[in-house]
Amino acid sequence: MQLEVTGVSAGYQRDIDILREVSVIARKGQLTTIIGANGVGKSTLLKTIIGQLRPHKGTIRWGETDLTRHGPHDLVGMGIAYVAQRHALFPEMTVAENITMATWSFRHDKARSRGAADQVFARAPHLAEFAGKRAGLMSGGQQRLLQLELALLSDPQLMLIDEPTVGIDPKRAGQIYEHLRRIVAEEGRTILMVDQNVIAGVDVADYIYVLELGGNKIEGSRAVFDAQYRDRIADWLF
Ligand SMILES: Nc1ncnc2c1ncn2[C@@H]1O[C@H](COP(=O)(O)OP(=O)(O)OP(=O)(O)O)[C@@H](O)[C@H]1O
Repeated sequence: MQLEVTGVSAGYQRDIDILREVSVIARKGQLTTIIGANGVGKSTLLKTIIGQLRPHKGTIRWGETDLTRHGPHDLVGMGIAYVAQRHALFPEMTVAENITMATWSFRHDKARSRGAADQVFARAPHLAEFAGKRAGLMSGGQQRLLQLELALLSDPQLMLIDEPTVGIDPKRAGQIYEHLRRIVAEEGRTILMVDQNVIAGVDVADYIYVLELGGNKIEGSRAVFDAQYRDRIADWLF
């Protein structure tokens, strides 16, 4: 299945559109990155896809399902995980407790809930040493990795990720991007992410969209992007 956003206009106040007829496709089994200057509406687009904001124009389809008829609470059941930019972990709780909280949606499946910590620590082994420590004590990169792993516990087909490496040093950011590539290439999941880290966000992508003034500016596969647009990215964004 793929996610198709077609001609979507939306905003926070009546008559003030942040998104202006935006169209984006997250192709199955690919990593799609959306870039654009600060405040262009990247986070707003993700909030509209997950149903936190209602578009007043356009359609959002996940396969045959019209997502504009659903809200954020329906996502997990539809195979979609949303990784927000912040406020996603409980910093005062331990890593193990955060994992338990993330199993809430399948708490009645005891075997699966019990296996959640094993799954997280098998996939991201260096998080295991923090199991009994407060999540807020981990580095920004480790917290982001945990957040991604918690989202994966629901076994999503589609991950929507808001700024995977914001505030994270370049080395750890590189590890996060490698992790995202594995999620796509080895597990066959689909990722749609918005990113301010333009160079890395484009490098890791299969397909790229550039937004400007709340609308579509440029798009293309990475090969096309590299050949035609890479030198001009800085002009559009800064
Ligand atoms: N809850 C809100 N209420 C009103 N306006 C908002 C709200 N959230 C964002 N905006 C406005 O919408 C516009 C787009 O914001 P958005 O966060 O989507 O941009 P962005 O491209 O993700 O930028 P950034 O990378 O800086 O987060 C901005 O002008 C912002 O001030």
